[in-house]
Amino acid sequence: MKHLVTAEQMKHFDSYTINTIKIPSMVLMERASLAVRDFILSGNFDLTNVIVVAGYGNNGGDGLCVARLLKIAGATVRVVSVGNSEHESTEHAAQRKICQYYHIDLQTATEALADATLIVDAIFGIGIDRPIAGPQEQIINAINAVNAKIVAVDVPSGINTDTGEVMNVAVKATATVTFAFNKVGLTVAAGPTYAGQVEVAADMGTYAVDDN
Ligand SMILES: NC(=O)C1=CN([C@@H]2O[C@H](COP(=O)(O)OP(=O)(O)OC[C@H]3O[C@@H](n4cnc5c(N)ncnc54)[C@H](O)[C@@H]3O)[C@@H](O)[C@H]2O)[C@@H](O)CC1
Ligand SMILES: [K+]
Repeated sequence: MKHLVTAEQMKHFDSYTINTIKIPSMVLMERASLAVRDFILSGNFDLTNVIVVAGYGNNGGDGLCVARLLKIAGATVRVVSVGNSEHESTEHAAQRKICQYYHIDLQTATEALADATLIVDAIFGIGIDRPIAGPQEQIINAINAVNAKIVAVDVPSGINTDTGEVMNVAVKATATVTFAFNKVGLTVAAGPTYAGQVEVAADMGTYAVDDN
């Protein structure tokens, strides 16, 4: 299926899958993260020092899940958290607790970025709704300054899901693994340049296009 969707349409599909089909949100998150893991493990990436940069929403929750899956696969993984922890999503909180079990620390210091061999960008996904400023702006500039490959989770953080515009700053990814359907914003304006190679993880098995 070759649908291009907006953020609103994707949220609708997620909501339909979770609330009507009754597939739990954490199951969707695990499947999305497995797709990112598989893309990374099958690609030409150096896994000796992976840094996952994660926000506190569900894109960040995906990031924590990817961190766990890569660690289980044998990679050395650290997580750098950015944003306001008071706005943590339910799924992020669950992933954070799972990370504790797997001895994956969530740090806020950004120095680790300098030595990264691969950066996984999980700051913002389709939930971005305003220009980026403050700590997220700083860390995105720091990510773009590192000489490492970058895999973006769902959407490069800072790219508008609908228009492809840069919301002040954006992560310039080597590749983007986007979930269920490609996003309009990855195909227009600055989107393609910032997304790099776009991998649509379409075979999620959990999404459905309803008739609404
Ligand atoms: N169950 C689900 O809903 C699923 C969600 N998934 C992931 O979840 C992502 C969407 O998650 P969320 O809706 O939590 O949103 P995000 O994680 O993209 O963003 C988190 C929150 O940040 C805030 N925000 C937006 N722009 C900001 C800015 N410029 N500065 C500071 N804060 C800002 C918003 O309140 C937003 O909800 C998807 O892109 C995908 O990666 C996947 O795990 C698949 C399943
Ligand atoms: K992202």
